[in-house]
Amino acid sequence: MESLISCRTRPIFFLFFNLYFLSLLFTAITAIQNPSSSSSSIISRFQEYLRINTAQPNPNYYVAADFILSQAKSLSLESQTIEFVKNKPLILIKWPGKNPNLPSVLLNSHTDVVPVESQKWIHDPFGAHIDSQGNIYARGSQDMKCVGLQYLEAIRKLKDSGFEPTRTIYLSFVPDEEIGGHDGVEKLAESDVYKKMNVAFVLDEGLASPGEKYRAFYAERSPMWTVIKATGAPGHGAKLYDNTAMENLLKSIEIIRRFRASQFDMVKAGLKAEGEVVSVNMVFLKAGTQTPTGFVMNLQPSEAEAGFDIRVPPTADQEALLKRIAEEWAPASRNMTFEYGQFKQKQSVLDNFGNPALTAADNSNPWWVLLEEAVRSAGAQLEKPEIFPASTDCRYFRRQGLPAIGFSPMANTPILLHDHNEFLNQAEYLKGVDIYVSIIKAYASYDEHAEATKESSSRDEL
Ligand SMILES: CSCC[C@H](NC(C)=O)C(=O)O
Ligand SMILES: [Zn+2]
Ligand SMILES: [Zn+2]
Repeated sequence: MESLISCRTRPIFFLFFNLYFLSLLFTAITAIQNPSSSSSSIISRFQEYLRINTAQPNPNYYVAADFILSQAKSLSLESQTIEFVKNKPLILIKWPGKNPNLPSVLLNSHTDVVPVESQKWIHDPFGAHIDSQGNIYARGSQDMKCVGLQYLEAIRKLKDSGFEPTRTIYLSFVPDEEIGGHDGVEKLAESDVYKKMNVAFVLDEGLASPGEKYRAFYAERSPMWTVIKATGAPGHGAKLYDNTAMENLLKSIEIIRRFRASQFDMVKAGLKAEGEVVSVNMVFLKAGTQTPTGFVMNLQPSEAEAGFDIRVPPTADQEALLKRIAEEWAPASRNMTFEYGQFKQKQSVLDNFGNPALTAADNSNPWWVLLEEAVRSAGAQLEKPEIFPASTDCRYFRRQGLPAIGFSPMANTPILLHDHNEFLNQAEYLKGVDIYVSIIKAYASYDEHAEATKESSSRDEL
């Protein structure tokens, strides 16, 4: 010890040692006084939420609702359960601000998760197992039960510290995001309840970031789930002839693959970000004549179809894409037809058309500035804002003309939403809670009228 610490550095060493010791003591005292705020309790509650199987198509919504309501109760927050659609509860939680005239901020999260192939996971997808590295394995650990509960944990910490919001903060826990949000946020955003909430800004889900910085999303691509169908002449499996359904479909698939490659090449070359190109992925192929003993091998079928998950950035020429589908990907001249799943009508396909699909992510938007500052003051940083490559409930709020940002504080984390072995490290989860403490504090304290008065009086002084 003597040789490691010189006489000059010894006082500094002991100062740091004492400070470290005091901080440990403080943490221990806080945990004893309020055990519910300890890291292990925060992680246990996350595990509890993850263990509720809310996978589509049969989510245990009521079990999740009971859990969320119990959390709200433990925080003495006002809550209500709304069923815009029977058996699809939406939980609305309110943390009232001291100034009810100020518009509120809404923190949204969905309670459903996508289905799993359990046998392909290394841990039970609804077990919330924590491995030796602290990774918590569960469906929903990234998408997006983490965010929903982090909001609540951040409020717990703020309340424990005695903080009181100036502006009202709402939390919504909504059903059915993974299947389009029609019976969830879409109904909420059109409701009277929502109008009365007087929301000025929405935070919703983002994506994990493999790097150090968090990602934030100011817009998203529109889903255009398209099925193309080919018909053709049936015939003997040994015969070579033109205009079979399979041949017609394959020609389209080749054309679509070329288009896909042209878009992907721009991303690979670093010319465009993932959210700035049109993505097209074939997600199913259906053809052949089936009997109870299997497919018939010596018969060329008269019908064949393929499904594509297409995502269109708000900046893309959507009319041109629709024309391309009709004229090149599924032309009537090649006995092809097409249909849009998810969004049946043409107008809905273009749901970003004419709507404020992009939220300003610059100094013109105080909510963006507050987010950046809050993340920075919590010791972290944001990447350049991006277009979300998939879809979120944000689109329903943006459609109402509201600014909405997608943000899930998960840095140093592989992107595993909808993948096998989805996990989130517990240290990252805890860090995310502190990030929300900073964000919620900033949003709940922001008073644009007071800011304007401050500005005008400082101008007067000049
Ligand atoms: C179109 S509704 C489905 C929503 C889902 N959201 C995410 C984030 O995966 C998706 O983009 O597929
Ligand atoms: Zn999600
Ligand atoms: Zn999802």
